[in-house]
Amino acid sequence: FLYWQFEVNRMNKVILVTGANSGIGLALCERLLSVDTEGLQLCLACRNMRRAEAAHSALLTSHPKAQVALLQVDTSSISSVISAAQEVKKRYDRLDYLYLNAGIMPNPRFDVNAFFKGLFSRNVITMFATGEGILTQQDGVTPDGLQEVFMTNLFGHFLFVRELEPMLCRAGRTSQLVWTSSSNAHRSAFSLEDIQHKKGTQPYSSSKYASDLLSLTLNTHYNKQGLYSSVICPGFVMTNLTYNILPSFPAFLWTLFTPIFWLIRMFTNTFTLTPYNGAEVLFWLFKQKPESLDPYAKYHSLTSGLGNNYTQPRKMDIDLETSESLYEKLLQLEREVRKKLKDEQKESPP
Ligand SMILES: NC(=O)C1=CN([C@@H]2O[C@H](COP(=O)(O)OP(=O)(O)OC[C@H]3O[C@@H](n4cnc5c(N)ncnc54)[C@H](OP(=O)(O)O)[C@@H]3O)[C@@H](O)[C@H]2O)C=CC1
Ligand SMILES: CC(C)CCC[C@@H](C)[C@H]1CC[C@H]2C3=C(CC[C@]12C)[C@@]1(C)CCC(=O)[C@@H](C)[C@@H]1CC3
Repeated sequence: FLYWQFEVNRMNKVILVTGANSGIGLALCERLLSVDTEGLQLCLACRNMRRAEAAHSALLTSHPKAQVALLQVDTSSISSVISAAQEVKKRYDRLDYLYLNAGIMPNPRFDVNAFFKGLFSRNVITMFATGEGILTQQDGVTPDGLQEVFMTNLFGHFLFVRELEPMLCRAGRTSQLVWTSSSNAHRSAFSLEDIQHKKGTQPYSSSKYASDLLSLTLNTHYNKQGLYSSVICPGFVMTNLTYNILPSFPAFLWTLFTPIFWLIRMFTNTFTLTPYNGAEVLFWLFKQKPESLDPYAKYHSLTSGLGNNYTQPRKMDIDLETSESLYEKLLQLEREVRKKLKDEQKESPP
């Protein structure tokens, strides 16, 4: 029996989700377990372990036979990402899906004037679909000396992928990376001269645009080794991230706006609103053959006016040359941070 159990575990697909303790990440886990309770090994990679344990027990309450494990990772910390990856290598002998979902939008500033101007302009639908022109953020610097949004949303995940490369690139098997990007990702917010977005006021948009570029270049470098990457947008979803946009509005006030949001949904299907709907595309990608996906497309979760969920690919405003240049810069930064880490370890060995 033990041998059989061991064989089953070895065969079961391993799915790791970052930022799985709440919102869209947690909804994805719930949806995956609803279709296959015993055949998957889920790993919830979370920063806040108290919330992670609550998520873990919620999942096990609805799916008592599920195999759900927790992993501590703070994607804004280089050492945390590296030790988390080492732990993954110790625990599993395969990694089939890596959902790079953790993300932040710190200290958002909602421009009320721009919002009301936008309401009466012809760009109103775009404004509601992308949040473009009405949101800025104030970024911070991590103890490693990197920009916080860049590190959390992009570079921490990049290092994680690089560390897990041997597990993800296996002969005769495919693995999938899925980046939770956003329709807020915009070329104008990103600069190759300032990939961390030290100077601007739209670090969120910049980091998400960078993930769109990075996904493309990862496909060109890794497809031959069986690793595929895609980017998604979950639509506008009411989660902790969005509640934080209007901090003076408690969560219940947002829910009072739900009828208005349903009305807006008649005009833009990007108002998915619930984490369950937002996770639609993440769940859909799980069922696709990675070879059939378009590396230039962002896959969107959409909800129709009548409340039906579906997935749609939309071409991204990206080009291979810029994505290759970003990749080179990320590799260079990776070399620098690894060297710094080594030097620090030499100075004070563990
Ligand atoms: N909500 C929306 O409308 C949209 C969201 N997105 C993206 O969806 C993703 C999920 O966000 P959403 O579910 O909305 O919001 P939540 O705030 O509910 O989820 C964010 C998750 O990321 C985790 N996280 C944040 N910082 C770190 C870190 N340093 N290390 C590890 N985990 C971290 C949070 O964990 P912790 O509990 O530790 O804070 C949490 O689990 C994000 O990437 C976001 O940008 C994209 C488009 C629209
Ligand atoms: C309370 C009011 C009646 C209306 C609130 C308006 C705005 C706060 C929202 C309208 C469109 C929203 C939106 C986002 C945040 C909140 C809004 C600006 C995002 C920028 C959140 C993060 C993302 O990644 C985008 C895809 C969202 C796009 C829409």
